[in-house]
Amino acid sequence: MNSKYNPYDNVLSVVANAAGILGYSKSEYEAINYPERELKVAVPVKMDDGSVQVFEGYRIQHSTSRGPAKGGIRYHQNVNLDEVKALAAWMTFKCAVVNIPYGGGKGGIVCDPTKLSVGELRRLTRRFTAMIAPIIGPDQDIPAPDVGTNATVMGWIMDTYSMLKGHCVHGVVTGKPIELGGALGRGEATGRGVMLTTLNILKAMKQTPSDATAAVQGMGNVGSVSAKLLHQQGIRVVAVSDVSGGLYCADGLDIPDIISYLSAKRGNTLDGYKREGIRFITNEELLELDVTVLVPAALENQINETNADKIRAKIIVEGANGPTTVEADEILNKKGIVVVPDILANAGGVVVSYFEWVQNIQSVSWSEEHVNEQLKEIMDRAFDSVWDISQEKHTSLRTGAYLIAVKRVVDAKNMRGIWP
Ligand SMILES: NC(=O)C1=CN([C@@H]2O[C@H](COP(=O)(O)OP(=O)(O)OC[C@H]3O[C@@H](n4cnc5c(N)ncnc54)[C@H](O)[C@@H]3O)[C@@H](O)[C@H]2O)C=CC1
Ligand SMILES: O=C(O)CCC(=O)C(=O)O
Repeated sequence: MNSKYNPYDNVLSVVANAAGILGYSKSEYEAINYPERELKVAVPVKMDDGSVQVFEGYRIQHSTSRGPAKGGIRYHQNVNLDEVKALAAWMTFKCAVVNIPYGGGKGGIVCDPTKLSVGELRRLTRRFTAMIAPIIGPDQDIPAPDVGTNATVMGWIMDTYSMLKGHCVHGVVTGKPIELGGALGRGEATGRGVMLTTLNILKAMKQTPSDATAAVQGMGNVGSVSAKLLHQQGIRVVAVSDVSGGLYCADGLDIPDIISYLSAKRGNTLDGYKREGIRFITNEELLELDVTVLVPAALENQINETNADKIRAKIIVEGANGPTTVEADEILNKKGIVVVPDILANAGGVVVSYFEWVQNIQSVSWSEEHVNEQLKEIMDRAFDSVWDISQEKHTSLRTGAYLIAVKRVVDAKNMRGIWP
């Protein structure tokens, strides 16, 4: 994270803007400016060399007004309280905009998972799970993967929680391995949602996928699947990047080949990929390419007041959470660049997590085809509602999404009578 920007201030500013348009007085929405519960833990781990290292971890529940808290767990060296608070709040508004019965939560551990052995990661995850166990559970708060975590980590969480309870609790976490009750389709769900959203925005703007080009920042879970599925839809993906830098080819990159390279390479990074006609570019250059669609799918604050003016994409589909700062958003709006906000564009992951939880608590299993059909239905409906309100109120898509989400969260809070 770029430490110059506080992502939680970003959340507060966007919420205040939507609440103002909705005509709420400060006291009517004040409560949603504060996370309901913040848990900070110090996690001691026996390292492979016999020493003990203590890691700082968080689980934050921003809101449970519309249902249990829901959201991922991040392992990254830059994790901090304000980042996790922002990520938790974005989950609240994301679940509200796609209208699934959850509030929002998020967790994180300050660590660099690429520098830990599998054994260290497993011990860290198990101890962290035990320390947050009092506040998680299928009816309370359901974690899932985020940056630096994956299905294997979710499996360890499920096992640790189940051992503490004395019975198998599949529904405590989503994004698990299929063998442990994971949903078919969850692994690709966020990228699939990004692809569906991209098709929706192109259609709304009367553009054809085969005439469109795309650049994707981040080649992890979200970025790589987004790139793969956009490529499959006939969109020319001209650039991709990750923490090691980027690749560019004006004629379009061979995305399946890049993904095979990444999965075979130790550390899963793009550096060292050499093919004819491909040029290496920096992450900064990627963001400033003249493409139809830019998909930032790495970390927060990538598009900020220092580079917003140089962005040449016509459309930004936010695969990452919080990739655009408030200042940059204003600049992009003035330039006429259409931004499909994170809480809508990357909601595919949590939607399929919801399907996983539903299957777990009912002990049923759905086919991947059914999962993908239901996902499309929810993503299309959410897109249409955001598009329509933005057209009606003459706002950006981000403001439109927050008008829907903030109203749903505030209404739920009021109906429950949490405040007078
Ligand atoms: N995994 C999920 O289901 C969901 C993830 N997200 C969001 O999507 C974003 C990416 O998450 P994942 O793909 O899960 O993480 P990941 O850990 O699988 O991948 C992260 C990617 O970003 C790259 N990266 C890291 N720092 C970078 C930098 N400074 N510049 C360029 N690339 C950089 C990494 O090399 C890697 O390719 C995050 O903002 C996350 O919160 C949002 C919804 C769901
Ligand atoms: O699948 C989930 O529950 C949440 C995924 C997530 O952390 C996110 O959407 O940012």
